[in-house]
Order: sequence, then C-alpha cells, then structure tokens
Amino acid sequence: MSGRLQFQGCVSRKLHRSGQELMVDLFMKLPESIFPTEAANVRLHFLRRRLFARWLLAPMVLQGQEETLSRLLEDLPGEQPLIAMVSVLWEGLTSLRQGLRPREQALLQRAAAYRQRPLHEVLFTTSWLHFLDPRLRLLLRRLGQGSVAPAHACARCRASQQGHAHLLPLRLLRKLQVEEISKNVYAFPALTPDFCRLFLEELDAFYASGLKSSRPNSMNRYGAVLEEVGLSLAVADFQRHVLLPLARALFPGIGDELDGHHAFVVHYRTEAGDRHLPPHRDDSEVTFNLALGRSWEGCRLIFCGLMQEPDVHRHQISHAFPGAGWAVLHLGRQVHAAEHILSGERTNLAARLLTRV
Ligand SMILES: O=C(O)CCC(=O)C(=O)O
Ligand SMILES: [Fe+2]
Repeated sequence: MSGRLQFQGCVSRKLHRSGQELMVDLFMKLPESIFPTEAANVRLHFLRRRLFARWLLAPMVLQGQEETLSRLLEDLPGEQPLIAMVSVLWEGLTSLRQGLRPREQALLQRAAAYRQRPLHEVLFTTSWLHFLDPRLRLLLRRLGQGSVAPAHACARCRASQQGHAHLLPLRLLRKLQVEEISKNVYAFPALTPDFCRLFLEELDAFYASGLKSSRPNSMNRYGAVLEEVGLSLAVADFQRHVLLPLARALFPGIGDELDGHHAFVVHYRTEAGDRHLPPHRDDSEVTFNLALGRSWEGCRLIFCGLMQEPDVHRHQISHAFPGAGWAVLHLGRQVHAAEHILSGERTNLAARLLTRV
C-alpha cells in the first residue's frame, strides 16, 4: 500500500506499507519563529510494534533534537493510530526548541538573524532551480520523464563490475556537456553566472555583517557553513530537486537515499585564504562541488582512486573548473586534493551529501 495522507497542518508525502512495516514521511511546516530550519521534515518508521523517527533532509539537525524526537514517540504504544501519533509529534516539535543547548541555540539564532535581512532575498526564498544552467535543466527534465531507462544505459557502464554504473546514455551526457573526467567523477555546468555573482555578493555581505560562522570543515580554515548563513532551506530544496535525482542517476545504489548534507563555502587565496588542500576523502556518500568565482590561476582539483582500494593514491586526473557555475559530482570515498593557488581567488560551494536514515 502506498499513497498520501492529509492531516491538519501536515502533509504526508509518502506512505508505504509492506507486511509488518509502515513508513511515513511527514512534512510539517512549523512557524519560522519556532524553528527556522527544515527540522519538521520527519520520517516515521513503524516496524511491528517498534517505532523509529528520524529527521529527513534537515541540515541543522542537532543531536538533542533527534533524541527528543525519539523520546516523544517512545511512550506511545505501537497500536496507537497514526493520526494520534502525528498530533503528539506536532505538539512535541513546537516545544522542542526549549530543550536545545546554548551553542545550538546560538547557531539557530545566527541563521535566523541573517535570514531576516539578507542582501539578495531571492537566494533565501526562491528555489535555486531558477538559476539552473539550461543544460542541467534539460538533463533533469529527461530524468524526471523517466526517458532514461536502464535499457538505454551505455554498454560500457552496464558491463562495469564496480556497482556504481550510471544509467545515462553517453550521447545525452556529451550533448549536455556532462563529462566523466575520471571514473565516477563528473564535471558539468550546473548554475548560471548570475547565481554565482549574487552568491559571492551575499557572502561579502554576511562577512561584513559581523556575524561569524564556524569553519567550513576540518581541513579548510577559510569559509562559512551555509546553515549558519540561513541558507539551510535553500540547500535542502536544491538537494531534493537537483542533487538527489542526479546522484540517483550517476551513482545508483549509493546515491539513492541521500537525505542529509553538510554544505559550506571555501576560499582559496594567496593571502587570507587557504592556499591548497591536501589529499583526503570526504565524510559523505556523494559530494557536489561548485566553482563560484572569482578568477584565479592554479588551484586545480586532483582526483586519485577510491579509499581502501589498491590504487587509492594513484594520481588519476587534474581538473580545472572551466569557469564560475561549473561543478563536479563525485563519491565521498574518491580521494581528492586542491593544488596551490597561484593568483586570484577561487571560492567554491560544496555540499557533502549523506544518507542518514
Ligand atoms: O574545491 C576544492 O578545492 C575542494 C574542496 C574539498 O574537497 C572539500 O572541502 O572537501
Ligand atoms: Fe573534499
């Protein structure tokens, strides 16, 4: 059984039942003043009499929240009708924020503060789909129409033993300038130069506002975490409508259920920026990495092999982003690095995509 349920103030986007198992994805829009993130996107998983609950695509999910969510449901008997559970959940979510720790509160407040008066409102309130490169838009439309059936998959990939064989015809990829620059590493035009310009201006405004962000990741020191700039909803929307379908097509299996992310920007400059990035793997199933600008020399990406495989440290390819708006999509396990920057500035937007559920 599968379908949609409609509750008051809450839409269930998915309902699957098979045997003793019932899975419900709920999208519950809470007032922004209570929870300014997408924290109300919840999956309930009933397995016989047991009930599990997880946040879906909620980048600002904090450990405390998930614990509270589970506690909310723990006391309910397994046979409790779904509708009653949802109303308990609904009330619980509204009071959830009070249980957050001070650091978590500060993160949410910072994001909410900047979101109230950004430079370019459009980046926060409009789907980034409006800024898609027309070639990527076409590819997504083809994927959405299901015209790319496994039967059309390229023979080389069907024959691959690696288990990550993509399902797209090579001719289509070539036409849309999606290139497999190294095994399982795809380069393609993703967003318009306009998007990149607005985004860079927004970052300048954020830094000028005096608000501070945590460092982007454990290796890059210069940059910002997008959730802390108030962009968590926009990133989650982009993941759902663009990155997820792409990952499903290019990395079937590992890319099928990407429901979380860590998204950030990094800056490479000869001064006041990182100068290079040593080889590493990402803490992700799949990573999206977009060049925003401005102009630079050097700082090419280097891709090696997959972690835990014999050729992991073999240098396979160096890649120069053709310009702002171009991206790469690769497996988190793919070891990669950035060469030294020689001049100018390279700012990139990266989203490490994870399967959390
Ligand atoms: O654009 C780059 O230099 C790569 C950034 C990266 O790999 C990372 O932040 O994990
Ligand atoms: Fe990385």
